[in-house]
Amino acid sequence: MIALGSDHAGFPLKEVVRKYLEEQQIPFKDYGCFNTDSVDYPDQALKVAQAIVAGEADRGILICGTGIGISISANKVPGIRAALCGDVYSAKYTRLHNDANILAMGDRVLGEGLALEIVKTFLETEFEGGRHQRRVDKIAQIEKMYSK
Ligand SMILES: O=C(CO)[C@H](O)[C@H](O)[C@H](O)COP(=O)(O)O
Repeated sequence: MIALGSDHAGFPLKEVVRKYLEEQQIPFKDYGCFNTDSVDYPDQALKVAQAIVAGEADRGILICGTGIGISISANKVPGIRAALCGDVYSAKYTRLHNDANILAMGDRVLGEGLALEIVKTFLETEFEGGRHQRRVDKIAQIEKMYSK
């Protein structure tokens, strides 16, 4: 299950991604927003991040204008590894090496064709594990150092 979310700036690209997931018959839940009325990206990031840490979704896709604010916000939730990707290579390697569980993208940065290639790559690539698991575990240790 994919959790999908955006703010107002990311809404147009989210619609493109939503149609792609429907066409590919990839199960997803859309956490909004549902139009271009202004909303705050941390609220949208939190909905998708919570769905993942609660086990309701395996991975998430978050879109704002740049992808920056929404990825920063999602990464504040323990257990979330949100990767802002603007190219296919990064989308591939953030799955292979970082086991990223959220793909963040910028609607105002990417064209639709590239964005869908990034989505496809992110969803089709599995984590390599091995030495990368040790490093991902260290990310979780850092989270623990700063949690109450
Ligand atoms: O890119 C973003 C945050 O990093 C947001 O999507 C907004 O586009 C950005 O903050 C601008 O907000 P505005 O209200 O659309 O001017």
